[in-house]
Amino acid sequence: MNASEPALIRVENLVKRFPGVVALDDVSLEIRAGEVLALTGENGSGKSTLSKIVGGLYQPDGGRILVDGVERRLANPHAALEHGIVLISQELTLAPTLTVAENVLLGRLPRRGGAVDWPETRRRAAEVLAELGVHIDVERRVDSLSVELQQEVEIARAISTRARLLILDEATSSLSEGATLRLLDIVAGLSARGVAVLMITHRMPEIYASCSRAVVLRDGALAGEAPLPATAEHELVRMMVGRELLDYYGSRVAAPAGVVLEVEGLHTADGALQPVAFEVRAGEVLGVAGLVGSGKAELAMALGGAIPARGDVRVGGRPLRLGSPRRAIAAGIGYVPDDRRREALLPPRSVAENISFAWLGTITRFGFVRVAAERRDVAKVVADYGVKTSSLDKRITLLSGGNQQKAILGRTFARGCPVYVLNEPTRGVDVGSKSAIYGYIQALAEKGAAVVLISSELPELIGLSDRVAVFHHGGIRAVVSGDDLTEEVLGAYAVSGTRPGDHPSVVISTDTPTSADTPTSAVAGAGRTR
Ligand SMILES: Nc1ncnc2c1ncn2[C@@H]1O[C@H](COP(=O)(O)OP(=O)(O)OP(=O)(O)O)[C@@H](O)[C@H]1O
Repeated sequence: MNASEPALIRVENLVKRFPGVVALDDVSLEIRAGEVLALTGENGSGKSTLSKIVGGLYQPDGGRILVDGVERRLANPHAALEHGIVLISQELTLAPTLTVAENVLLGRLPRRGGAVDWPETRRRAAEVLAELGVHIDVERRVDSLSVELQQEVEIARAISTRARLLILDEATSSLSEGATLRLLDIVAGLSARGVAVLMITHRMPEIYASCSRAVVLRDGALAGEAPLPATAEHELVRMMVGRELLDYYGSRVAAPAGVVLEVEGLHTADGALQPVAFEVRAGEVLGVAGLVGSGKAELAMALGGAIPARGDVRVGGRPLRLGSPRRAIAAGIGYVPDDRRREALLPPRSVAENISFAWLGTITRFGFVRVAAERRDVAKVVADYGVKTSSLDKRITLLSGGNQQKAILGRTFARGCPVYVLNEPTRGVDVGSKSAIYGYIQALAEKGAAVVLISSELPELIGLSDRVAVFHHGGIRAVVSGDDLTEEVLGAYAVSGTRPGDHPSVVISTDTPTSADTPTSAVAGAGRTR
């Protein structure tokens, strides 16, 4: 496009204040037609706030927005849509009880003779989905679809409005690997058709795969702008974090001691998790890899007591009665779920209450919570784990997503448990905080905890784990350690359940489950120095 033409969207000197915090402080940037722009920066740096202003959800306290060079007031999402701006945030906005077709064309259903033209509705919806390469029955109710398909329906709806700017706020953070690749393909296709995409993400590979430029925010202000892929990753990271990130995964002298967590025949009745067996020693990190639907999420939930499960689990030699989060906590399992909004937060409560409720019982004395001690301990978690909040009394849902995650991790880590089960602990967390969290995990193991780390990020598993159990179709297919801990080996097992080549030190489970009664053995491999 002609560089002298006005940008599709230009924001000038945007300011947004919330009580106790300046979320945006004089931010200006522009987005051109067909451009895929990354908006990145630390947790709480103002990315979602900026996207909500451009999407018409928030009004700025200062500054202005120009569309095609003309100043516009985007009073609400509808006004933004009229200018071709669509925001897809992490909270999906579909009507769950309506069909896919109705959702795609919501508010714009084609009519004939006064009545809705259903055949035309279905035809048009199917056409838009096909454009995106998505093949689903348009007559299905949306609440019967996976989160991934729901998100694709939401994008189809955006496309069908002929969006000119699509804003994706951490859209890939809860998607499977396949769905992420599909979404990035969709983004490339949209860009080729002249649609601009603003991608908010913490994931470097996605930034480099899809974007031609990155804009970095820090503490609500513009920290820099970088052409891509020309800018090296470490430079971009320095722009985000304000310093060089060395020793990204941290280190620990591996000295695994006695077995702390024993698991045998653990499974769920629906077969999503088939009987698995493994042990984790004090001071050891057992990584768990696998695709979405491989059973790794069910393993985490079963150990955390979040779903009913059967089998033998022992913590420090004592049997754990499964199926209750309370009993899991009492047994000494520090569980961090991946779906923080649903499973880990008390949404209407404050940061302080959300942090301290995990400790009730440890700081309750003579039947009441010791308020001063609680405040002191909460403040320490907030400081130690870098939770950015203007007040301990702020409602937790008003914190940025990554800071909610840090609060949950901090409250769990501070409990000093013998066993930790961490499911996607760095999801939605910025690169600097990720590195800090890796340090905390190493420290937990060094202090003698047995850690089960479930993650979809292979580099993270490789960087932290002594061994990695790879799940496929509900069971453990291999336990990988030593020099075989590579993305290639882990990826091959995760995708096909089979070994990629001749890897002698890869231990393949000998008793792959054939029925619900056959445990998959995964007890193998020694720890190592990392
Ligand atoms: N509705 C709100 N009320 C009060 N404070 C808010 C509100 N929305 C955002 N904030 C605050 O504004 C700041 C910026 O938050 P924002 O969600 O924009 O960050 P972010 O860069 O998107 O972070 P993350 O990467 O964690 O998603 C944070 O300090 C946050 O607590």
